[in-house]
Amino acid sequence: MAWFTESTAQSFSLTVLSGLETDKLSCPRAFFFEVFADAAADVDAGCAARLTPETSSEVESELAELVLTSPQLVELSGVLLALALMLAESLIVALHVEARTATKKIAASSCPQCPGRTAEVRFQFKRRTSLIFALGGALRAAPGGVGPIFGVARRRSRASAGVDGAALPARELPRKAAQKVARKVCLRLAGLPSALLAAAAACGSSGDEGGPVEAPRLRLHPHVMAATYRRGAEYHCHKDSYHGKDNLRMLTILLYLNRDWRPGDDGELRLFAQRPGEDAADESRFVDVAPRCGRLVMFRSREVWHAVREPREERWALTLWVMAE
Ligand SMILES: O=C(O)CCC(=O)C(=O)O
Ligand SMILES: [Fe+2]
Repeated sequence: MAWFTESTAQSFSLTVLSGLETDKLSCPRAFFFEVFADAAADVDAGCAARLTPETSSEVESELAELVLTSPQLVELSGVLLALALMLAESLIVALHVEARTATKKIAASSCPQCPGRTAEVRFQFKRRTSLIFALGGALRAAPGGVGPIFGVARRRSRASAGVDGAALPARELPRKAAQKVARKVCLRLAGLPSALLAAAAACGSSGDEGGPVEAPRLRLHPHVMAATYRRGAEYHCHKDSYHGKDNLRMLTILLYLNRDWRPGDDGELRLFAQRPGEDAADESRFVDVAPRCGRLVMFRSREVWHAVREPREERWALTLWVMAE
């Protein structure tokens, strides 16, 4: 957890690249957000929004400080920024550390701060397999959602790339550790639904920022997925949703947690160009996004072909999907 504390700033800039442009590829549907101050160095800012999160608790008040400067950001900012703010707090990393130190354990506990809500953590590490665990429930934008629910699935190994993860059986986690995590999670996420509504309202009234928020019927996927890939694991070229027919994912939001990532560690997210006039990737044209700690990437789930390159070291990412009809 120490490393995260270091990179948490009271005030940090959120850098937004309005589209991803390289000599290889122009991908106007993908955006980078550098959530942590120390991760912003190599990003060429297209435009920037300044965030000054208070140490005070309320996600709402943090969002009130936000200045939005990009129409693209406005379109989807409520969900995204709430997520970024949450992730800039220690809870997710606490979870991360918890997961790393636990072995074949699972936790189920109720959160004392959120009566009636239950958190459940399922966890298992396996060599050459990656882990997904998820938190959700409180992330549901609908009021009265249930508490966080954690689930786990086996991640694709190279051999089985392309096969969806299968759920693993539940086990027991140490109760104390789980309670600690659950409390933090519940506290931070409890304010999210109203924060999203406030952000959406603020976006809609901001006048010259691109008009009303698009896709007003956005829904948050009830889980944030945390996935780790290790050597031997990769994810082949795919889209997260095919025309919204297989699932309702509309926007993919990724946040990477790999503080020590260096060029050569591989494990990049690879975003492909699309073949003109075809619903297919041009695998010879791509741009690689390093999974650096604090880097938040978002793209349209139904439009962007992408893959995960095999990493040399353990690689962690969080994913939130925004759904739409
Ligand atoms: O972790 C990443 O960079 C992307 C993962 C991904 O594409 C997926 O889970 O669908
Ligand atoms: Fe994906």
